[in-house]
Amino acid sequence: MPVNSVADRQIRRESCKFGVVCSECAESITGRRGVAQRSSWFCRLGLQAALLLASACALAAPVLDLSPGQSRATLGSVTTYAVDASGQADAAQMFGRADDAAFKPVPADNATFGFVDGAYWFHARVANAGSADMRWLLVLEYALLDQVDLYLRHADGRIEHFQSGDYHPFSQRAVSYRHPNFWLQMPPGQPLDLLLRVQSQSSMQVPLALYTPTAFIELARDAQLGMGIYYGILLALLFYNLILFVSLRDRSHFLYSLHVLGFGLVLFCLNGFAFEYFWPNSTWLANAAVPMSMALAMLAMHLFARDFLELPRRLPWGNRVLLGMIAFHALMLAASPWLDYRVAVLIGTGMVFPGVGAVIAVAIVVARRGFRPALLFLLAWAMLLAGTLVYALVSFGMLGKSFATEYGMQIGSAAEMIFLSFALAYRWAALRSENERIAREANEQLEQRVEARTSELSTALQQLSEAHVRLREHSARDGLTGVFNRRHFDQHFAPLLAQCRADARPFSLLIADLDHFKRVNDEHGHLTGDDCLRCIATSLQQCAGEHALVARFGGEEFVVLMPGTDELGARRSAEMLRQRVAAHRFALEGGRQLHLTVSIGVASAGSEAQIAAETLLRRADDALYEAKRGGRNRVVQGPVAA
Ligand SMILES: Nc1nc2c(ncn2[C@@H]2O[C@H](COP(=O)(O)OP(=O)(O)OP(=O)(O)O)[C@@H](O)[C@H]2O)c(=O)[nH]1
Repeated sequence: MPVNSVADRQIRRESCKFGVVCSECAESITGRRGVAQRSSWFCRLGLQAALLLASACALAAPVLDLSPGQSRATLGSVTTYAVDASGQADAAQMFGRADDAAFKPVPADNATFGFVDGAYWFHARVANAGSADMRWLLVLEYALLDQVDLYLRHADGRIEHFQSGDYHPFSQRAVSYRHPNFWLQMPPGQPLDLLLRVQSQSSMQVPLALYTPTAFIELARDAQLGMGIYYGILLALLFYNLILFVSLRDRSHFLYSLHVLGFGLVLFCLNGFAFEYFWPNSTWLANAAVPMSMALAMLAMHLFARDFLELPRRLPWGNRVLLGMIAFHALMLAASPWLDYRVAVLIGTGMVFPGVGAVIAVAIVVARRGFRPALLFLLAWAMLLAGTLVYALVSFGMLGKSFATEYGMQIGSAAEMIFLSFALAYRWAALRSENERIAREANEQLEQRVEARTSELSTALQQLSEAHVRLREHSARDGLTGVFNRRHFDQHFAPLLAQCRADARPFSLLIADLDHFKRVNDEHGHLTGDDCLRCIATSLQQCAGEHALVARFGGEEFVVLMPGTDELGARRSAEMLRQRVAAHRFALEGGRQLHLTVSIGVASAGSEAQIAAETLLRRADDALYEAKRGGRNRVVQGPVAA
């Protein structure tokens, strides 16, 4: 039958002009029966396969013509499918059903069915519209498919069988590529029937695409570059924040690194890289790693959000919500290897929405309460959500495919990670300046307190010193008269005399004793006697001058030290005192008056005199004794030491 190639990817219906089975086709088919049967399983098909092939000519089937100038094509528009719920059907049966037009077109040219049981069979017919042999690569652009069986029925009835999917070691793939793929060798002008059996615990997504070797190299190069940039950003952020964690000892950087690692691992699994690079021979891990990495990513995301937003301190109820999520995902991480793959993936996927919702909700509340780093945190999440939205819009055909839209999720998540890293740095800077402010305020308060304490202390010290001075003064004074006491006199007499000698100045000493004072006490009482003593002390100070030292020597006896005063000056002062006392009338009760006299002995030393203090004192005492003996109320000058 002639093949009319109109344009690239033009679909036409190939039908036999005789309507059912033409003898020409039947001959051509049966004549080549059993030429190349790769699988021993197929040896049993025998004649049945040839008969099925014959009927293919009779029935109408969409064909995708591949012209020489074409480099890539998608098969969605010519793909039909049938569900084999038991998974027991064989290729012969399904070729038969396809030829009987019992297969249905895939919905919206998109072979996506979600999580389903049993096996799905897909049929497509392609034809080489050129004049030379063509070699195309069939790629199933979804990485997580478990078992993929491809049956190729050539125009000559030959049937080949190939296998792929992550139930088979990665090395079995036609091309070492993250998506299952098969080589198609197509002679010119002949149709080729593709029958695919797919069974998978993952989502049933079978987008079929064809690439010439050159186109595939270009695709792989561009995709690898894009992915390399993306994972490069993630790796750089991961190590950068790990280094920050080690140097700063800030737990948030570690949790952020865990978040990046978990998220990156999920995408690495979903993109098929984990199977390709990490565990190419472990068909178990190829599946189990998906729910495990999802649980790890969610766990790390909640741990990081809880720590970054300081929920225990800022939002206790939000903290409890996230702790619940953390416990749940930790449990899922531990249980995933033993759970049914589909159950684990469905739970993990289902928890993404409440998990992300909870994180965004608490971040909004914390931001509204004035925690500024939460705004950057929210912005980062907005990036991821925007990327996811773009990805969804592309999936639903509402946005055209471009690099930016097709890799929206990757761009959004990379932007999220970068913004989160900024947010961490911002938070760190905010924390540091907050700490500095607290430290500065604490220092200021401390300084103020120290200043206040210092001032209190210096006031206390001053008061203490004043008290000490007062105490010393007090201890030097006579309690009754207020003049210096005997101890003070004893301490200062010799030093004052020595100082005068050193300065070559004269020195005089008076001893004054009230006459018949006993009588005063006896007649007028001790209180009157005390008043008299106080009065005499005051007069002594007035008469002796400001440089003199007046002290009570004992009883009714007073001494006056007069540094710098010679015998004339001393005698004048003594006389003045004597006269003042003699002239004074002490007023008594009842209008009576008391008359007192005083006897004074004077001793002096010249400016050059070498006389001991005791000698001078004795001379003054002798002079006083003489004054008493001479009749009292008089001044007697003792011998002057020259
Ligand atoms: N009121 C009062 N009397 C004192 C104080 N100290 C000593 N006297 C008295 O002074 C008197 C001294 O007496 P006497 O030593 O006998 O000397 P006098 O009576 O003054 O006689 P002459 O010195 O010889 O003139 C005693 O009666 C003491 O009690 C005092 O602080 N207050």
